[in-house]
Amino acid sequence: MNGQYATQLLQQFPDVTADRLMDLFGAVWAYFPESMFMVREEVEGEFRVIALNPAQARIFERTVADMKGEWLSNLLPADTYAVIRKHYQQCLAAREPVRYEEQVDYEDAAGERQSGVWSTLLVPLRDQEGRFSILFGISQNITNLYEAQWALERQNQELERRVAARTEELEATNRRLAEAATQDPLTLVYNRRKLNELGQAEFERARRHQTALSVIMLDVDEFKAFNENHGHHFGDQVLVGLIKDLRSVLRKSDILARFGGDEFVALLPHTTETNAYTVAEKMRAAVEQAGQCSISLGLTELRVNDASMAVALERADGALRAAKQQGRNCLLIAT
Ligand SMILES: Nc1nc2c(ncn2[C@@H]2O[C@H](COP(=O)(O)OP(=O)(O)OP(=O)(O)O)[C@@H](O)[C@H]2O)c(=O)[nH]1
Repeated sequence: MNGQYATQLLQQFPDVTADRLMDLFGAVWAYFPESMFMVREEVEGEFRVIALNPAQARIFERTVADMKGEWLSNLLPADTYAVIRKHYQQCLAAREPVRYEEQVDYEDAAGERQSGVWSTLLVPLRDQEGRFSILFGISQNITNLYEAQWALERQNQELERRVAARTEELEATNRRLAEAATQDPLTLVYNRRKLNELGQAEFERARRHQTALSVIMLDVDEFKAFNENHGHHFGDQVLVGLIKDLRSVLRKSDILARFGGDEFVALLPHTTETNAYTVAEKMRAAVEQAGQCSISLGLTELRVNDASMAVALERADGALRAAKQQGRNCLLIAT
């Protein structure tokens, strides 16, 4: 015992004799439920067990007598011993108590490798020669604490994974809902509601920046006959094919929408009537070339006096009707 600690202990218990205190320490040593031990560094870096309490022996499923005097390297697997030894040497070098938590593996009586997490307090003590070579240690098994923490972490990770998956699902649903709210389900072009919204925005942009904006309205010629002669499904496929042909002509920045039935609208930002005419004619020719159906088209450019997009749309619709009257499969510019 280091005199310094004994003096402190006696001061704590002024009415108790040194003898009784030794008794008290003996009782603690024998009954304390956590491991207590003393080891000595006998060869540089090699520690021998010089004392251990019954709680420590129980962990190894051996007796105190059996373990006393044993080299630590014989009690612990090499990798565990390497870690523990480092703490021991650091404590002796520092000459002051240290605490650490470490996963410790050991072999039980049956030679089975066991594992646990231990919180250890080491106190360095001087030997007879006054050299710090002895360590007194108390180790508490905190494996359950760690396992609870690991379980909690695993639970949290699982929870986070589920939340992420659910969020992804919700986002996908939201995307589908947003698309459904703006898209025509058959042709996948914008629906009329979205056309109104985008049309208004383009109208305002064209006004503010005084740029051209053209409107093309088109309708499949005698579409009713497709349904009547080949069925509704065939009619649907004609519309899907038509959109493919129209898209092949339009730019990405152009807006294509279903106005209703077999009637579609293309808004061409930054495009004059003359240029839009070329585009519309290409649309008509592409559809004709595909050979499934033909289309009639009405075209107009946004005018200074147009109070809203609806006015331009109505004018394009008038031109479309006139194109129908002229015999279909043709294109007219609104007057
Ligand atoms: N298959 C199919 N038919 C549709 C759809 N929407 C509207 N129709 C049909 O399209 C036809 C539109 O006919 P109209 O535009 O009035 O006339 P049309 O036969 O095209 O003749 P014109 O326009 O005068 O050349 C109607 O018979 C509608 O029932 C659809 O989504 N799928």
